[in-house]
Amino acid sequence: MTYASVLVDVSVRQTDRPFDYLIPDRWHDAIQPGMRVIVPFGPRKVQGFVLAIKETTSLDKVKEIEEVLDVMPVLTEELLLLGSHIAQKTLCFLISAYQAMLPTAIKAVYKKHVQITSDEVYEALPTELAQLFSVVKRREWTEVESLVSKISIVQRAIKEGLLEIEYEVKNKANKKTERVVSLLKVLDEDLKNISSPQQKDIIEYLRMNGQTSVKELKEFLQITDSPIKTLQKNEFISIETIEVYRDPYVGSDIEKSKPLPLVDEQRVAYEHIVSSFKEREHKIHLLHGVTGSGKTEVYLQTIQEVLLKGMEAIVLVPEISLTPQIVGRFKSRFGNDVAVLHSGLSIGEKYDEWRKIQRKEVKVVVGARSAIFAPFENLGIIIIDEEHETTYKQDEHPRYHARDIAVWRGEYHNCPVVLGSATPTLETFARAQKGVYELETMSMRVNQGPLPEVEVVDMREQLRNGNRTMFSTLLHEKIIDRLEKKEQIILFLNRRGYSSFVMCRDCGYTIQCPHCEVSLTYHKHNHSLKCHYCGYETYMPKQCPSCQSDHIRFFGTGTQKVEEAITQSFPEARVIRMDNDTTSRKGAHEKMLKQFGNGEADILLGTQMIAKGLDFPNVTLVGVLAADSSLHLPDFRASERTFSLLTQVSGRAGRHEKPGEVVIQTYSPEHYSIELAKTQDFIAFYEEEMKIRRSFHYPPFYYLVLISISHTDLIKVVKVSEQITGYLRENLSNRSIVLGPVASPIAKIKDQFRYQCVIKYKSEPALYDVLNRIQQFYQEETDKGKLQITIDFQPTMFM
Ligand SMILES: Nc1ncnc2c1ncn2[C@@H]1O[C@H](COP(=O)(O)OP(=O)(O)OP(=O)(O)O)[C@@H](O)[C@H]1O
Ligand SMILES: [Zn+2]
Ligand SMILES: [Zn+2]
Repeated sequence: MTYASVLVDVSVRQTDRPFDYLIPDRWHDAIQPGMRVIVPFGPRKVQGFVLAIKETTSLDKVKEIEEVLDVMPVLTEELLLLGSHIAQKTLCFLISAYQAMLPTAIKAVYKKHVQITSDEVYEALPTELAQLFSVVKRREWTEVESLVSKISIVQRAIKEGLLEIEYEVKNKANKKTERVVSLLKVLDEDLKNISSPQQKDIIEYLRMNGQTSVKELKEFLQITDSPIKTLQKNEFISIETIEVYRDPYVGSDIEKSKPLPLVDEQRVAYEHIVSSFKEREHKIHLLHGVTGSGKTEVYLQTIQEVLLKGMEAIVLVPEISLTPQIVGRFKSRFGNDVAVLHSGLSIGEKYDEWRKIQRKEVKVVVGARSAIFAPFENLGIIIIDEEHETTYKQDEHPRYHARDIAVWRGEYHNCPVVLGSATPTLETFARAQKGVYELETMSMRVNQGPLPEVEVVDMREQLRNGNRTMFSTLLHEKIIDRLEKKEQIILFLNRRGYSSFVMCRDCGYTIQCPHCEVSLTYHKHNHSLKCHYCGYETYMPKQCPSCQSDHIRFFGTGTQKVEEAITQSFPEARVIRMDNDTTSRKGAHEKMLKQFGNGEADILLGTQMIAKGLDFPNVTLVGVLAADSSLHLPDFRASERTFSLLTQVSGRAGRHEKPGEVVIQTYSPEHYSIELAKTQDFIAFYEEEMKIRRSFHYPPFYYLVLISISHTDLIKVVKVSEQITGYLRENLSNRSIVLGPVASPIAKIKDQFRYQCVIKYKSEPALYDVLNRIQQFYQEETDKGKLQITIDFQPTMFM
């Protein structure tokens, strides 16, 4: 008898361990770790992952595996190991870790077919299979399963390449339009109040996959229209009809590109990385290169080496659908060896890409965060571009950081990891300075050109001089100049997080919520100020509370208003506006960038989404309209993010022959993150910021853990938070600092009160033990779902 230990797909702590099941005779030898099965669990039948095969069990009564979902494992041995590492390090359920590694589509049950790969292999098939496929070349899996004597025979034939499995993924590409569902803001707390499991499934699904067509939702979740309608009525989702685009890269013939002769700094970095690869050393290289220094070319050529040795590469880029230019560069170098994984693809398309990796049809994957789980088995390099991006951290269960996963996998495969950025995180740069990471510096632009000239304009002064428009005199002049010369302009509106906040134009004072320490948002219709997070509301003051000036205005103008202002000031300019509104359609980004690249517009106006990765030769002027708005975030990383953002945007100018200029407009010109952005001097910024981090005990000097507690009963929340902090203080070493409990910045959301505490530590051997005990202590209550305790290691947000 053989048994399989199966991890069932039920997310409560009690079941988060494997249970033994009997393997039916026919599946003997065929079931392997990493396959999914259906097993009876209590009164239900649930999905589960096979973790191990064993000859004995300590149980008296063992139930039998009911159904096997995969013919070949979907999780490799490595990924199975990695899953338990993630569960341990982020304190999540093991099952959630495994689920995070797989494309959603795989959870749907597809019809599978088995077919012979070609007529030539026919001779090589074992008799039993030869008979089965002699006339019919392609059969349904269920049929094959019932006809063969042993499943392992089929498996072997698949491994030898004689047979192949084909999944029937329906293709919806021919349709012209479809109705799509988008998730509006739904908080964990809202989920608690939704009792219908179908509605919960829908939300969960949209969270994982982004915008999805109604049809796909219904198909994959096996639901009717009714739960979708209810969610729409309650404003948790929105439904709209959109045009359907296929994979934007299909059909658009991409020209093949050749490796460029590297410049000196590129060559040095390249040689270091390639040598770690050849020596099979797990080194972490920080490629610190100014914007336009040719980091991407270094990635491309190191990957080339890896491919020559028959090995594989993972490249992570932030929010890939936003930088089609980058994808294009990989596709044109490596052609069909590249799979692309990003949120802009439909569920079916994502699945197709994932299958290419699984079947070893591609050698390179370029993708967003979750591409770090690409099931390659022969990895030669992992590259994380723009390593400072916060989107590499998943802010939901399991709260992993792609950088940590990359390091783990690099160690497993004995291969180098490359972190690239013009503005690395302080954590990363500090490690490089200490020699934990190898530092590769590229301080020069490839074109030998200087970094763009940056000028900072004090907007308070503009006002004093009577200029009330959005454009300073300097920026205005330069825009006119470029329009005359037929050169292009990028205008960047920094508005991370806030649509419109109120600020005094004389002294720079901003009005904040007394409870949350975030800027209040101006609401035009009733002339009020409101807190986004806690709902606090007040009147818009007539005078600045700080300096009594009348020039207190709502600020952070939307892109639409800027567009109007451009039309007024520069009537002849052709403008492309890129923001969440204009780019929500699939394929819209690509289209707009292409138009701009073709010179069909003079000005590209946009938000964060145009800050990165763009490379247009004719852009010689970049204007930043509200440089300070990201400084007002309640986060110790606000300065770092502002500096990094300004550096990235500035880097879009003058990347080729023509020199570039940047104008930064701000109300806080004296702030060091803005002052240093002028020279794009990362090292100076790093040193300045490190002083602050040191004196306030922030990373990289300390590690952080954020524990959030929520419940509908305030007294309960306070009590549990106090218990937890008390327990932490008693059981952690006295070198660790425990802050709180305090109400979270978002103190209460939809009747759920929220409290939080923070642990700052340098080295704390007891940490995991203590946190585990806390989780176990409240397990019964948290399993019921009323009390929520989330533990976030190295958090990127403190809301
Ligand atoms: N060795 C080289 N010779 C000639 N041109 C090069 C070379 N390396 C890169 N380039 C070109 O220089 C430009 C900038 O390079 P690239 O985009 O790789 O820089 P980057 O450091 O990744 O930029 P950023 O971080 O600002 O997006 C690109 O147009 C690229 O094709
Ligand atoms: Zn508030
Ligand atoms: Zn004032």
